[in-house]
Amino acid sequence: MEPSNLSSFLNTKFFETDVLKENVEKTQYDNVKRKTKLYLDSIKKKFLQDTSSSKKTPAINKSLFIQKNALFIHKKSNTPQISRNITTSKWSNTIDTIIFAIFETPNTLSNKIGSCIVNFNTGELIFSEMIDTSIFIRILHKIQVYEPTFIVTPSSSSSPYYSKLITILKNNIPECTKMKHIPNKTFSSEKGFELIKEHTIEKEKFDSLYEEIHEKKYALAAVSGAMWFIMNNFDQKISNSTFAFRYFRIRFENPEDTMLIDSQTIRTLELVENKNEKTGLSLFSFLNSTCTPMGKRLLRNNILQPLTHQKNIMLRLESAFELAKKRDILTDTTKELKTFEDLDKLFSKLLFSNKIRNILSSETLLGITDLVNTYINEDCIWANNSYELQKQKCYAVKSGSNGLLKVSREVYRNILNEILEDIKMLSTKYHHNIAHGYETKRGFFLKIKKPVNSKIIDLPSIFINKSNKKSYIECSTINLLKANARLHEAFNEVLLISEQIIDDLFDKIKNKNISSLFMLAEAIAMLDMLCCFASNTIKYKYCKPVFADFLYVKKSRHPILENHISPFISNDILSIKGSSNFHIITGCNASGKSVYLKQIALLSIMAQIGCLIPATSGTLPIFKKLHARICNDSMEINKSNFAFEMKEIIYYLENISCDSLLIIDELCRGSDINQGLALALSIVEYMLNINST
Ligand SMILES: Nc1ncnc2c1ncn2[C@@H]1O[C@H](COP(=O)(O)OP(=O)(O)OP(=O)(O)O)[C@@H](O)[C@H]1O
Repeated sequence: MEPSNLSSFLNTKFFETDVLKENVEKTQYDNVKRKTKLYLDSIKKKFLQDTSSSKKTPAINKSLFIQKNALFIHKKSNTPQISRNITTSKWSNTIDTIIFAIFETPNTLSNKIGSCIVNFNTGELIFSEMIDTSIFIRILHKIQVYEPTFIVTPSSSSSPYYSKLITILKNNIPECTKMKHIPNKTFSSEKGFELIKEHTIEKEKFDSLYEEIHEKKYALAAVSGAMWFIMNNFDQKISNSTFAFRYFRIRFENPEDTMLIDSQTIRTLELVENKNEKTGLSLFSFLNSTCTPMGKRLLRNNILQPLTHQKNIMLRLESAFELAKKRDILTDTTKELKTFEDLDKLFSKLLFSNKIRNILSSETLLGITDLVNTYINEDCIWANNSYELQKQKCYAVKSGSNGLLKVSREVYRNILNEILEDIKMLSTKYHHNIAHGYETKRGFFLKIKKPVNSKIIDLPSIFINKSNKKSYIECSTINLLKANARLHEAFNEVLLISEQIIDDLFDKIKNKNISSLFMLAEAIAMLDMLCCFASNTIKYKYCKPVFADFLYVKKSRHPILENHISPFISNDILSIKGSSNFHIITGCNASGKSVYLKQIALLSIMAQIGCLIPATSGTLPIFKKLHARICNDSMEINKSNFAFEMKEIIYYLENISCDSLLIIDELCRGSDINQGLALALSIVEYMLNINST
């Protein structure tokens, strides 16, 4: 779990409570109960024994998020989005696990699939139902978007032999994703329905959700499979944490609501990852100027699944456009998003979205803010340096009437002063320039500067544990080691008491309507993404597109390359259904054909995520599917063979519809010129009949 991630933070304490008692059979319940007891016992034991401060930090990390008027938001840069590590902490009771349950009936002809993603990072449960393509492109796309740690399928998919879906999955998922097959009977739509009803955090919205989901038997079956897997997971590390969850942010994802981009296209267009260099630019890394992990995640998910509802896209576009026009608001908003010190001030300035404003002024949130302010010191901030961080952790919680906390802090302060005095004394006594450093594990250590032009320095025997660095020697003394141990103990004592106070705070917050906190997290993520779009608009001079049933973009540029090539030549793009929805682009080598093709796809994605586009004006259709086969690497031509290309084309032809955008670079290039031309013509004819773009 990333501590800076608001969503992760919120779910940790609030979701834990009793297990899914009513909905599991007796044996399962006993099993879970036994594990809970074991876990709590181990926590208690560890709690008393553990003197390692590094293991105790998460609690106070959380407390540090709770800043004056900032609720629980906290900044941390470059947070990896989805960590695959399985980590537990006694405070979080959660892990970075993403479970992806898939329900299929392999013996039937239809490729109907139900899926359920349970994301313990964010407390989300997202389920969906779809008719997939013959090579299960939709499900692979979902796997790419959510990057699960476990894929759970019914045993009938793997026995007596692997179904087509499982075979495709096995060849396409990363090694770190584990596949698990669980009994068929655990995939029950009735059970899935009950589980959703029980575990939704937004009970009041269940009736409206009912209409949408009650007939989605495959999706509901996947929900029940996922929950069964969570409750019956015998991997101690995982079960320790996950079963403690009780509520989720439940969402039914309709595949129709997002554009389908196949995984090959995601790679080809370098949407989230650069093909050549891991750290190279992708559309995501180029556009990303978000300040929060929630905003960053939202942006990535949106690039992989752009919207298809015009109204929603327009709302975003208008908001980003409005923000870009009101630069002072944008600057202030971004500044606030970065520091998270005064959310009230921040959101009172936002006039463009009533919804966000309503969420943020909700009385529940104000109540929670008051609570937080009662417990947490207002000037407590995050620190990157470990010594500063320890100090912040030490003084994060308001001591109030807790005499014990005051005393422990006094002890801590005294030892700290003693250490600093001691170092000063050593400096004077031994006539050396002695500075000090601090590391969480080591505590304080000495840094003795080497004389200029000398690599050797003769130190008295009082200095131990010497380690030679470039310009100084790191060492310690027996006294310092002892003082470090005492300081460590005193610090742990402060933490222990602070944690109890924070527990109390959590209990009080738990009684409030916590779904508001999730709405807050989502609102901030959206705000962050819109600010990111607005800053890009200003920085790169983007324009707001409109939507119609034809494509006409004036002076369009490639969003990334225009910043690397000077001068970049802009191009107009025109495509009208029935007359010019099919284009053949020819030109000499290196004339920019591939770049132009990519540009069309990238602009469509940008427009459909609500981001303004690099052009002077733009009208675009809303595409529901995007397939691109771009060859921008000469090596690729040699590697690929005709059969492979044809397989891809067959897939495209099977899947395109009138609202698809299809981009093919060098069609039939692997074949002889006459045969290639004949094939290309028939492919083109087929596409024209379908009326795709
Ligand atoms: N609109 C543009 N303005 C300026 N430079 C461009 C533009 N488009 C492409 N280029 C430059 O031209 C180079 C070649 O572009 P691209 O690979 O798209 O050409 P191509 O026509 O597809 O080539 P080939 O026929 O060899 O596949 C790019 O690397 C880029 O540096």
